[in-house]
Amino acid sequence: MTTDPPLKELALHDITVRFGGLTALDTVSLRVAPGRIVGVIGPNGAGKTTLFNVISGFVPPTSGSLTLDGKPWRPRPHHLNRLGISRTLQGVGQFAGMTVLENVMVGARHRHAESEALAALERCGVTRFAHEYPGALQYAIRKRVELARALVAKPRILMLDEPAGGLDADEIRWLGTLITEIGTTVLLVEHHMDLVMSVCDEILVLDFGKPIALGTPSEISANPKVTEAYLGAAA
Ligand SMILES: Nc1ncnc2c1ncn2[C@@H]1O[C@H](COP(=O)(O)OP(=O)(O)OP(=O)(O)O)[C@@H](O)[C@H]1O
Repeated sequence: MTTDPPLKELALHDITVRFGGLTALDTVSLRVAPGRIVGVIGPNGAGKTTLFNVISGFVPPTSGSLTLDGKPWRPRPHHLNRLGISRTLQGVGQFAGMTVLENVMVGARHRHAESEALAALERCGVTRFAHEYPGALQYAIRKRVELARALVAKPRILMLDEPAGGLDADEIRWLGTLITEIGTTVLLVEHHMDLVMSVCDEILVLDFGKPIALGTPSEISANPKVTEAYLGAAA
């Protein structure tokens, strides 16, 4: 059992990330309140993954700061699980030599977490694959296993990096239901607009690293700056 205190707030304050001459994030601020589903969208190269990498501790900000529950916070990848933060990766990054169940147990916060792993597999509707190896499974099943791996630790914050990528309409519908029913704080980077618009409470839009809009799905879809950013990218 995890006994995390409930999340109060995750906040980014004026985060800038530069890679040499390229500004991947440009003074981005965001407050994530408990239980909210917050989407991060933007055209290719807008900085969405970099934002996730900052929160995960893989990329240190060039300037700006983060706070977790009101306290200054310097994220480190190997501390995330302990703090109740889980992240799925784009695509599926499972260990080929381990069964599905063993892969999900890797995400747990303590040893002997088989019953929790089975519960996470059940939640994701893939219990019947528990003793198979990921390489033998369809992509959509492996995506569900990746979700189970992130859920097994009962995270306070679940970071989903393009969870709908490569999935068909039925799978995306299932995913949308899971995200809204899971009852935890979710950060969602996603290109699939229908999913983003249907599940998110609020959405941050990035364009060339700059935050160009933050609002509810209806505010975002009515914002001309957002349309312009996407049309500009498509042109
Ligand atoms: N480690 C790095 N070194 C140099 N440049 C990087 C690095 N990581 C990202 N970038 C650059 O930073 C910018 C933002 O990249 P990022 O991957 O965060 O965008 P994204 O919005 O996630 O894009 P996509 O939707 O294509 O995944 C891009 O121009 C990218 O090439």
